[in-house]
Amino acid sequence: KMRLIIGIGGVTNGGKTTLTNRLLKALPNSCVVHQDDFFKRPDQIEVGEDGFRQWDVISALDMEAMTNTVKGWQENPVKFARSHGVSLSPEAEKPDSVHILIVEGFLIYNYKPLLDVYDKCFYISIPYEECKRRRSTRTYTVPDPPGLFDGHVWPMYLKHRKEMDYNCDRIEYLDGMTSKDDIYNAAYESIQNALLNNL
Ligand SMILES: Nc1ncnc2c1ncn2[C@@H]1O[C@H](COP(=O)(O)OP(=O)(O)O)[C@@H](O)[C@H]1O
Ligand SMILES: O=C(O)c1ccc[n+]([C@@H]2O[C@H](COP(=O)([O-])O)[C@@H](O)[C@H]2O)c1
Repeated sequence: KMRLIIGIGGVTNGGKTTLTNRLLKALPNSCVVHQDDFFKRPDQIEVGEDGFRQWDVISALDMEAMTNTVKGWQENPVKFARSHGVSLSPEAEKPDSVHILIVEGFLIYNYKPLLDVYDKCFYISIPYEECKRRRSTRTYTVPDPPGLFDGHVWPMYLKHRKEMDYNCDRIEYLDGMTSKDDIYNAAYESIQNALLNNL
């Protein structure tokens, strides 16, 4: 079986989920792992010297559980799809069928054990002003307290982005300020090329 793991990383509200959902619709036998699903409970999140709960750090996430979920897909993508309610194409169980996993999240390139699993590494970024604007319209399971964006979210983004640029040299950057269609088309074309080169 041909298997492809696609990373969709990027800044908060950059458009990762939007792109991921479009790719899932377009790519047969594709499953997804959302990093957001691995946030620890609020009472397990450390409070920093700045008074903010430190959500935007790797230790706020159960990365072991996330890694095991990705491993589960690698071991048996058909079983993974079934247990996650993903309908498969009639060819899915043939030996030469293609299976795709999308791993989506804001810190997917800041955890060493996962870095090697990605066949493709996309990264969506948007500038500060737009990020702050989009974030202010969003409500998470725990709503942002006043000042969180400037006091925690953006500084942590800058720090992790530097770390990522240092640790990973295979990133394909997508401009989150372009249209949803443009972003999708750029990613889709790159994925098709990867599939062609592997088959
Ligand atoms: N290319 C785009 N142009 C304008 N707005 C976008 C674009 N992509 C996503 N958005 C909007 O930005 C917000 C965050 O998008 P989302 O996909 O949830 O981001 P993420 O998963 O990276 O946090 C949503 O309101 C979404 O509709
Ligand atoms: O999903 C949650 O439970 C949750 C709880 C608190 C905060 N978050 C925020 O989720 C952000 C990452 O998700 P996203 O979709 O914006 O990339 C990150 O910036 C966190 O501050 C998310």
